[in-house]
Amino acid sequence: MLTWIASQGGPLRGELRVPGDKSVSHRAIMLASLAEGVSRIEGFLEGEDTRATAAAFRAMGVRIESPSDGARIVHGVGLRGLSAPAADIDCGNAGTGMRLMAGVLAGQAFDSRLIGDASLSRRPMRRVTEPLARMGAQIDSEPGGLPPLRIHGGRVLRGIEYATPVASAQVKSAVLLAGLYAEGETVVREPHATRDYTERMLQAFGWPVEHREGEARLCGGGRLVARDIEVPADFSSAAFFIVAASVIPGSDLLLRDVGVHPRRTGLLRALRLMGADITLLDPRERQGEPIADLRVRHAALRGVEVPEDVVPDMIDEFPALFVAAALAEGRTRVSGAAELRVKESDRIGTMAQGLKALGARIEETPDGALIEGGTLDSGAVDSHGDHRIAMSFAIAGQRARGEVRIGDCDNVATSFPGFDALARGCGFGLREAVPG
Ligand SMILES: O=C(O)C1=C[C@@H](OP(=O)(O)O)[C@@H](O)[C@H](O)C1
Ligand SMILES: C=C(OP(=O)(O)O)C(=O)O
Repeated sequence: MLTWIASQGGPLRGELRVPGDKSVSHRAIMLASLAEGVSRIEGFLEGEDTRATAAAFRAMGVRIESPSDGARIVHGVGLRGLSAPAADIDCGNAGTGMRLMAGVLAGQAFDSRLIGDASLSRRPMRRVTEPLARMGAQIDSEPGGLPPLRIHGGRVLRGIEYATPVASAQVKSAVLLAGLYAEGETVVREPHATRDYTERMLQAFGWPVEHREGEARLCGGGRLVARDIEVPADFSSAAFFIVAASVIPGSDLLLRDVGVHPRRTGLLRALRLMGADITLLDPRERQGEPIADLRVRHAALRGVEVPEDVVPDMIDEFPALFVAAALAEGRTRVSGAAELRVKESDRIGTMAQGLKALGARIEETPDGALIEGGTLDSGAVDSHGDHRIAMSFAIAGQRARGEVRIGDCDNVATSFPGFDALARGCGFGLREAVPG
């Protein structure tokens, strides 16, 4: 098992580009596979999560070539062209992969079974199986609605109007993808608008989708037409460098080509409330996607009440924000974020445990935490197999008085292969512990 040792490095300097967006990469493989014709994907995330999705579609008969790092050529088979996989489909660590694929597979003529690793096997799936069942799908899960999911093929699906109880792009996307195979119209309404990559990518592949903040609708019975996709750099990966440069004195870092979709960039709002110095340079659009270069300079941060309405827009960024809060002046309150408890780990619990081990004052609440800013000591923490927890404690180590030993870091490769090298390259003190 990989252990990292993080300790104070220099100020963060220079410029870098983080790998491709995970959400966009999953969807690009799925829609290109279901499209008619050949699609080329550039900037594909070479992470374990998104590679698992590509492997799943290969196992269902889609030819996917990897001519070079970050490139995929997908020979789409059309909406009805997938074939039955010979074995279980392993989604690895990816909630996005499993939930979106459940929507696609609910509409197939064949049976399938979705499995995942230990972390994914603890994550709630009823949020997708329940609306899919209302559409006519038959999906068996383990007690508590947990994976594996056995999806029965050959069901006739009908469109539904569905109001999602949680603000979740994964739930919305699963229902919309099943809606491609359904009779009539499928409508999804959300309590708070979430990332709309599925809606916009469907449109880009030629499927009519009506959508606005908080609502999406489409009709079944169309076709997807191949197209090329350029994947922007992942804001959620950039987030670790944004927080790190903000908290490390003397830092001045440029992050290139970052996707700055407003439903992803809640962290910028929260950090700016805390006093961060972040500038969006050369904001532009690439294939309809807003991107920018981000210049981040160190600033003295102060504690804030994180507005609840920003929570869905920074749902994956809380572990990093907790570190910023632990190093800020004054108290930070996070609330309305109970969803964090059902991610790759219970991200409120694992962050509280780790920050306490470094001497921080943090109190958990059912839906968030109260974090008293101050200093961090050396200590040993565990990522609980959660990539975002591991990378967040790598930031903590840059300001700790001594070394922070982070256990169980292999999982970083699910979303951010090469994080450690990129981090060292711009000034992080970070190395692998010698086993034994
Ligand atoms: O749709 C997506 O690609 C994602 C949606 C979010 O999950 P929820 O929809 O469950 O909040 C996010 O946490 C995940 O990393 C990726
Ligand atoms: C929650 C995450 O991803 P997923 O749900 O796809 O496992 C994440 O990457 O932080």
